[in-house]
Amino acid sequence: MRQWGFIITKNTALRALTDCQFSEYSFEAMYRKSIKTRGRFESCLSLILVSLVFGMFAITDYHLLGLSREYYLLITMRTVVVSLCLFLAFIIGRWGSYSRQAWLHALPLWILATGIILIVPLRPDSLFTQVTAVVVATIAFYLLIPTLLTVAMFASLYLSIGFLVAAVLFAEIGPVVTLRIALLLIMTNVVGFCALLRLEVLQRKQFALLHEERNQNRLLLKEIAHRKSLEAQLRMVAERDALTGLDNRSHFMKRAEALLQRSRLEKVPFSLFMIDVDHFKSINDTWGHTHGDWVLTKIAAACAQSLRPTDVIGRFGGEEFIVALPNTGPEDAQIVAERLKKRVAELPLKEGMSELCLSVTIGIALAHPEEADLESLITRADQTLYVGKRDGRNRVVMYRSSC
Ligand SMILES: Nc1nc2c(ncn2[C@@H]2O[C@H](COP(=O)(O)OP(=O)(O)OP(=O)(O)O)[C@@H](O)[C@H]2O)c(=O)[nH]1
Repeated sequence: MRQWGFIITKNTALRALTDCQFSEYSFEAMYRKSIKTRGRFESCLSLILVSLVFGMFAITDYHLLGLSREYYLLITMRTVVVSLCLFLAFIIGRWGSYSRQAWLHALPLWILATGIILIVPLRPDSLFTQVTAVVVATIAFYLLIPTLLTVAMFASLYLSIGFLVAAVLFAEIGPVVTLRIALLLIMTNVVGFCALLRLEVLQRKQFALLHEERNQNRLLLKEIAHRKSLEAQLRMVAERDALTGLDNRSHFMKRAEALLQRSRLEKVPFSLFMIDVDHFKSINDTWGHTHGDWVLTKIAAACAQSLRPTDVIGRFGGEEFIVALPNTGPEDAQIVAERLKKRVAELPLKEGMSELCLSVTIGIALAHPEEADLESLITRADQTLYVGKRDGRNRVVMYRSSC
């Protein structure tokens, strides 16, 4: 097989074109599918056009032959050819696709070629007009009617050879004239073949490049999605506590700071809890660190679920949690803290931990009306927590200046 091979790009489109088609069948099928609708429409339209032109030549038949037997034969032949071509144009327009029905695209060309050849015995005197018609028809086969290169080539060769044979047999031309017509038809076929070959190669090259570009875009989108997910993971690592999934200390500080400033501007109350698990060391010592970790995650989840979406909770360190509650005055803060304490006490525990009485101590500090310093608020909540621990643990303590 002859190779019209060339390399387009390095990746997917790196395919050789064999006989002006992609050597990979699936890629060729994809290309043909992409031009299916346009190909059908153009084939249908050009076949209608070519058949009508072929039919119109009945006028010259009349001028040349009058109402003779040959004229009626020609009219009949033209009618048959035009009808068949129009019928096939309709079929191609509805169902014709290059990929599966190449023969369907070849058929009208062979019918037209037969029609043109049959004119010679019926109108041998007008041979030179017919030579021009054969040249034009050959070019039309290659360039006007969209079809595969091989289909156009075989139909054109059939037309040229058939016409030449008919001319020798019925127009009784001499060897010199035969040679001149043969050379003219060879030239026409070569020009038509090369032009269609170039067109097909260019179209496939364009398709391959487009395909490659689409692939690159798809890869790019995949890469963007991958990077976004990496970014989200990085953000997670930077902002979250690995054990409990709550905000880590530094991220909590950022968010709480913003909430405090906003509460100050809006002149609404702002509360802060410091929550510490009681006797956590003995939990670790009795059941081990794995159980201790499990208890911490359960407490974290229970606290997070008991808060409003506007509240912010973080792990402050070790077995200590911190909560910022915007728009929360002393009474509400007390209620929320008591609720948290109760939920922790009611947490279902692992098998073998039944004797554990889980409890937390919560220290509450309220921001002063103009307070902008989160650190001093945390210090006050911490001092209050210490008072709660000192007074026996498992309690909620509100900051008083006497603490
Ligand atoms: N399992 C586990 N233990 C932790 C973690 N972080 C800190 N701890 C332990 O928590 C314990 C805290 O002990 P302490 O500070 O003495 O406090 P406590 O035992 O809870 O006593 P009180 O707070 O006074 O009630 C220490 O033994 C730490 O090692 C953690 O992420 N996982």
